[in-house]
Amino acid sequence: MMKTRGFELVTAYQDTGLTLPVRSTAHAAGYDFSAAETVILQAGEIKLIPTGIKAYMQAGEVLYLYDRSSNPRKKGLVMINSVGVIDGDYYGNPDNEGHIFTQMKNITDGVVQVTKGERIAQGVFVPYLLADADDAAGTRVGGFGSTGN
Ligand SMILES: O=c1ccn([C@H]2C[C@H](O)[C@@H](COP(=O)(O)OP(=O)(O)OP(=O)(O)O)O2)c(=O)[nH]1
Ligand SMILES: [Mg+2]
Repeated sequence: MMKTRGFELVTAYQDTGLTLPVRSTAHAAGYDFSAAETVILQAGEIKLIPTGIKAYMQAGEVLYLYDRSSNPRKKGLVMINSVGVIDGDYYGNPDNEGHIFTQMKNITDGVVQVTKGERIAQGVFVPYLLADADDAAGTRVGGFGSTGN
């Protein structure tokens, strides 16, 4: 099959029984991402939850990672960066291969557990536009602050 856009398991998670993101209904926009590991968040704590997934896509495309609407009320968690922007050149980067993490905050005053395999976020592929005279040419080496301040 020709590779256009999609998901792959990160090397370290290949034999863990983790499955690739899928949409739950025929017209759903979001591919559901699950936690690759069980993670405990203390009250107020922010943690990066590994998904074990990397995403490839075409030039001019981005994967937006969105919170699930049920997370705040049902889990007491919010994606604290609001929306995750997963760049096309994050895939295969030398630092972490393109491993996608969701950045979650426990908004309760108790402990919250995210269990391995539990759905935690959703990814939507979207085309984006360039501004006039755009000449960006750098190469991504990682994520989470890798391009400087
Ligand atoms: O929720 C997120 C947000 C980002 N990323 C990864 C993919 C993205 O391509 C990279 C960089 O994200 P962003 O540009 O938003 O973060 P930054 O703080 O600007 O870091 P950098 O300097 O590496 O660009 O981190 C995730 O895995 N999950
Ligand atoms: Mg950035």
